[in-house]
Amino acid sequence: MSIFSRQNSRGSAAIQIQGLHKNFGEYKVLNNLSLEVKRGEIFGFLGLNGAGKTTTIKTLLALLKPTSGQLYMLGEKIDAGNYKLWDKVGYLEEATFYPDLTVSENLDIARRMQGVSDGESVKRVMGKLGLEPHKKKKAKHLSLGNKQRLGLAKAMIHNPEILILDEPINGLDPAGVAEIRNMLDDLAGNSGVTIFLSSHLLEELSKVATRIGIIHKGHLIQEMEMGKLEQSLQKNLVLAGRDAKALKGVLKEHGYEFEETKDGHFKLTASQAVENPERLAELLVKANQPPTMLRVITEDLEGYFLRTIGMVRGTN
Ligand SMILES: Nc1ncnc2c1ncn2[C@@H]1O[C@H](COP(=O)(O)OP(=O)(O)OP(=O)(O)O)[C@@H](O)[C@H]1O
Repeated sequence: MSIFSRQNSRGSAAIQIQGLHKNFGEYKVLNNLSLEVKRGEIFGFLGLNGAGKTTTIKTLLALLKPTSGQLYMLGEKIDAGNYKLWDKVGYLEEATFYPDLTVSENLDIARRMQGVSDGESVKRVMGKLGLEPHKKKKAKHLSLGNKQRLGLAKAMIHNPEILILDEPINGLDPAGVAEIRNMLDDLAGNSGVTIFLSSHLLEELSKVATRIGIIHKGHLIQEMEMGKLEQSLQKNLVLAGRDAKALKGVLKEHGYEFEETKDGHFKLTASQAVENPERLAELLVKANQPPTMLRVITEDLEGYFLRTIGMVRGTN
């Protein structure tokens, strides 16, 4: 399919999962999982270790048979006998390679295994991933980031329409993450490639994905456009004073609900407090209880993720 026709089909579904269940014996790993990814989207699949991300991906790739449910990629039903899809899908699980062969030798093997006759594809993919300067290096001598790039290059050697990446940014430094982001943006934005990537870190996914889906205990519990994430983060007003008992009295008197934190601070979540911290400060000063500390704190992304799945940081 040409790039032009790929872009024309943007907006239609590239991946559809409907009511997917997967049991391993008695153990239910996927529980009525449904999701849809549009063509040209960069979809971040977020979940704790063991949430069921890899099982979902392997079922999508027909490497595992679903217990029940339907899966489609590019409108075609996934089943064990459908090998046609392999031409259109690239998959990176772990960056594996022949350690004693060079970067270009590794890619040439990947090219032949995918049945790509165009020898230029190795050069093209090396250029795209910044591997050109390392082409003569043995794979075992690459840095972690470049090993990851080599894995991605292998997954992309046949110019797939869908790229499925299981934890692709694990272990990359911020510059490496930024590079991968630019590359994925380019692939999705300019070539209409659909990207499905998994991670257990929202912070990392937020840097690359255009939409996220949160999987917990085998169930999709939330989907969100990345642009809406910021406004979903919870804000708290945290304050402290010299006389905790008196301060508490002032808060109660004026109808502010609060929680006392372990370190003796007061945490207020109501918008009345969070959006007008100056009013509360004024009130405390007037009551002769000036705060020694008063701050509005926005939860971080991992805090948001843990709250969404009903967990508190540091617990299991
Ligand atoms: N072949 C199998 N037989 C039995 N249990 C399995 C099998 N494969 C996976 N599991 C279990 O299913 C659960 C989900 O595993 P999965 O690998 O899909 O999680 P994940 O979200 O990808 O986690 P991680 O981030 O650790 O890779 C885990 O508890 C795992 O132990």
